Amino acid sequence: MKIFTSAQIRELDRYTIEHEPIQSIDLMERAASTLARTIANTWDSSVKVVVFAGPGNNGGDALAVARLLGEQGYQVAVFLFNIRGRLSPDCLINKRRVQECKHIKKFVEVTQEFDPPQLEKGMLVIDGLFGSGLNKPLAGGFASLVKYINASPAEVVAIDMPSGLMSEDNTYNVSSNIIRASVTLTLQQPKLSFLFPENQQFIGRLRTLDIRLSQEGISKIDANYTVIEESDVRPLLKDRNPFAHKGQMGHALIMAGSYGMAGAAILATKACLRAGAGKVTVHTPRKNCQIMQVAVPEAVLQLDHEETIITEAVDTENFQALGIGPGIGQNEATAIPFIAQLRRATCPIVADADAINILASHRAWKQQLPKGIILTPHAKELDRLEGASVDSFERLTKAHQLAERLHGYVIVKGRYTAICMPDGHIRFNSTGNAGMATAGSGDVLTGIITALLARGYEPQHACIVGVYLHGLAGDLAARDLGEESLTASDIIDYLPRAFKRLKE
Ligand SMILES: NC(=O)C1=CN([C@@H]2O[C@H](COP(=O)(O)OP(=O)(O)OC[C@H]3O[C@@H](n4cnc5c(N)ncnc54)[C@H](OP(=O)(O)O)[C@@H]3O)[C@@H](O)[C@H]2O)[C@@H](O)CC1
Ligand SMILES: Nc1ncnc2c1ncn2[C@@H]1O[C@H](COP(=O)(O)OP(=O)(O)O)[C@@H](O)[C@H]1O
Ligand SMILES: [K+]
Repeated sequence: MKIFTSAQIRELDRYTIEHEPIQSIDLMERAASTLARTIANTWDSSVKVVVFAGPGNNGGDALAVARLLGEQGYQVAVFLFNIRGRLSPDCLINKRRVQECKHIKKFVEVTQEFDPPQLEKGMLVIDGLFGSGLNKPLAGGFASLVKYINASPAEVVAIDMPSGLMSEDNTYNVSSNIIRASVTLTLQQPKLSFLFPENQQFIGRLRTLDIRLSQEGISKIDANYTVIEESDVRPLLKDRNPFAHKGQMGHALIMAGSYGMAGAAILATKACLRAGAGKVTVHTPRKNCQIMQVAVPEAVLQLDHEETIITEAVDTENFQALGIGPGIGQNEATAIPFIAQLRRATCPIVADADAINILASHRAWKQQLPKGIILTPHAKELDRLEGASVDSFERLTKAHQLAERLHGYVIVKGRYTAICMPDGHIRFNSTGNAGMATAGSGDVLTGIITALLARGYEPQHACIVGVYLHGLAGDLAARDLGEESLTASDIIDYLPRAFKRLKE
């Protein structure tokens, strides 16, 4: 699914109007009737409704919703904010329609002074002040109104977007001047800012309503952001040749673990085997020998000559992929061979966890990374690598600039893991759950992506399939086990079911 910017939403709106064809006022009515139907399905007509409408088309939507609810017997009070004496054409038409509607008993057009209505518990506020047309943070009277609504005990339904929230960049926005909705009914497609953790407080429960914007327009507009769906992943999966032998299924090298962190190596290695690699060799410190042999008998061990940390770079000619970093620590005696290893590797590489931390503390080495490298930082690791960010948008911008600079892939892990491609595209994962917020989940992802690379997946496909499978395995595990008790090992245990589901 594509995620459009507000400029692209306007383009799609125009495309639909021109090609369906449909009058813009009728498109607004279509959106409003979907909105009103959804509201009526959740709140019956005993709820008192207060509608706050702005001067643009978001306000137009809200006015039309007010009229439609009024016609269905809801008691609706409407406040239209027309401070500059200028309404969008469709907002103006809907203002007249509300004025003519005998079911709306209270309509106030605010042009200067505003005497706010009492908002009580059990009331429903419909926030139609601003949507995707907001072009600067709210201030002045609108900011005061937002604070007034947020302080009230009434429930708030936001139309399209919580007013005050920008579709993309909220870096310089003021959070107290943004509506905190309990439900957001967004039109056609979620907006980019909805994917960021810090904005969940504004959005509440998200419902995406299909208002039938042109499918042709959607496919024609080239979006920089997309959400990965099952239908994107299925065609990427490779078959296993019935005559295959293990030598053809990819030989992966995992360099992981230090003494006390053998678990990271075990998780990455197990996940790598479960994700379909033909053979997995693990390079790990000597002291991890016994535990590795017991925990993952299928893996071949290549022991470092040091007891407790990795201190060697090795040949990779016999391997089709290298996964490096989980649990390796940041000892300087590991860091030096680590960078040598990256320079020396002849196969695709996934670098995770301490590998990223080492790069963060040796800034100059970032210039020496091989093209096509896949980095898998979580937010904090990215901040260490690229400097602190004030919010997720800034962090995402830095990640995508890094991917472009490295000609590589930067996977920023989180609720909606973002894969930043070297060509500037960003793909968000849709699978996964809060049960996966548990130690070791990231090591599992490293193992999975390494396996896919070893199997011969193109790096961008290994990233897409890897993050999707990882989240899907977590979702299937959570369905059976619940989120609370989920462990990283459960994600590995459910990988077979995730594969099966995608291959069915
Ligand atoms: N997707 C679709 O196809 C469909 C979309 N639809 C709906 O259209 C909505 C988008 O409508 P929109 O473009 O008219 O913008 P909207 O959010 O109402 O705001 C624009 C107004 O706000 C003003 N303004 C801006 N910032 C401000 C500020 N900080 N403080 C004060 N004022 C500020 C701005 O003034 P300006 O700065 O331009 O002078 C202008 O007057 C979208 O969210 C959805 O609900 C549906 O109708 C059907 C199909
Ligand atoms: N709330 C969540 N929703 C979806 N996925 C999550 C959530 N929390 C964590 N994950 C996933 O779990 C993994 C955690 O990785 P990471 O933070 O590196 O953990 P660790 O370092 O403990 O292995 C990532 O792939 C992330 O996307
Ligand atoms: K709104």
